[in-house]
Amino acid sequence: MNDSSRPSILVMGTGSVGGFVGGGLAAAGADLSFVARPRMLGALRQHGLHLTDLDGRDTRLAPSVLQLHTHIPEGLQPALVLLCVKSGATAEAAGELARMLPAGTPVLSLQNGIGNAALGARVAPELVWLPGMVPYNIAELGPGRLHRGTAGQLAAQRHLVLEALVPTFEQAGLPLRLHDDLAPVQWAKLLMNLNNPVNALSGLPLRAQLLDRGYRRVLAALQQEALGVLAAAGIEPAQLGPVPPARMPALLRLPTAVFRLLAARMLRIDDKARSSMADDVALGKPTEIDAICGAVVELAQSKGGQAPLAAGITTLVKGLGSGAPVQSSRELLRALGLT
Ligand SMILES: NC(=O)C1=CN([C@@H]2O[C@H](COP(=O)(O)OP(=O)(O)OC[C@H]3O[C@@H](n4cnc5c(N)ncnc54)[C@H](OP(=O)(O)O)[C@@H]3O)[C@@H](O)[C@H]2O)C=CC1
Ligand SMILES: CC(C)(CO)C(=O)C(=O)O
Repeated sequence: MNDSSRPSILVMGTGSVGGFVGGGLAAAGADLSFVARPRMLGALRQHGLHLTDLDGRDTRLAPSVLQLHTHIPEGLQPALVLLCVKSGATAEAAGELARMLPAGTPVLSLQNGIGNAALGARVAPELVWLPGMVPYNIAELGPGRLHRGTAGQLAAQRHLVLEALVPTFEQAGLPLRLHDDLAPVQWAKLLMNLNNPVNALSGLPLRAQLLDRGYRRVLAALQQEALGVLAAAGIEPAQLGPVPPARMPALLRLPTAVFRLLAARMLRIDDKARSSMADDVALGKPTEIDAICGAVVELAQSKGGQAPLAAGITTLVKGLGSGAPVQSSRELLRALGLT
């Protein structure tokens, strides 16, 4: 850290998460450097950042106050890196971080999936890799215009550097909770992310998709399967919201009128919000299906079992790239053998 009153933080991969979390920290006075690809760089250079959320945040950062880079600047010594690329870009980003940053620099992975920090550590063992978890949805509503559309609290593996930065995150309106072992939290988030492929296949915004009982039945079945796999592996997922993970499938299967009443907090989602996987499909980018459903299949296989639903929906999502049509909930239930 160059100046303890102004912690220096590098965002590696400035998209929805990097822009929102990094922008919030910059607005709270931290010294942020953003490494971004041309599409986002162009948007930020022209429009700066405009961050809003469902609790009334309205933060604007002019282009002139943003330190924007195409690559990690020579000689940078950040106190912390926020790794915010999609899972498929982790290895390449880790290589770039290792080439440019001093050994021992902490890197907090704010990515979905279970294995990104471990993958980073394999590629760049000289850096300190910390898993993190972003519970909420961040949508890009326009150039430089990012909106948090759901609630929750950031989480990360405990580390001295993060302990020192907790007040900065708090001041930025991005409360950060540290855990001695993040794995149960990551698995709980992965159970939520099993909705990403359902949402991508539905072609609907998250709220509308969750209000369709058929899609909820698909999600319930995927979660039930994953809970069985976790139990076989001796992993107990953390409880992230008011409902324990083991009770979630039953809640999802309820008729919509009852679900609406009992899951009001879960349904507090901006009307336009979609999953990050739906965004990838819309932009023709590779999805994180292997990092999400693949992690369930892999864990099942490591225990001598199988996860046919996670494997089946993986195949369907991979088909989306080649122009396969969006599926109604009835079609999806049938395609996965759930009717
Ligand atoms: N969006 C959301 O609501 C949430 C996302 N997450 C997770 O957070 C992570 C990031 O997601 P999100 O912000 O949506 O992703 P985005 O695609 O919006 O942002 C990632 C950005 O990183 C860029 N990038 C990739 N490699 C590099 C590199 N080597 N150097 C610089 N930039 C690079 C990408 O460019 P390009 O596209 O050109 O490769 C892209 O602009 C994912 O793991 C996601 O699952 C977690 C919770 C919520
Ligand atoms: C917040 C959530 C669960 C749903 O949007 C997500 O992680 C994603 O979109 O990848």
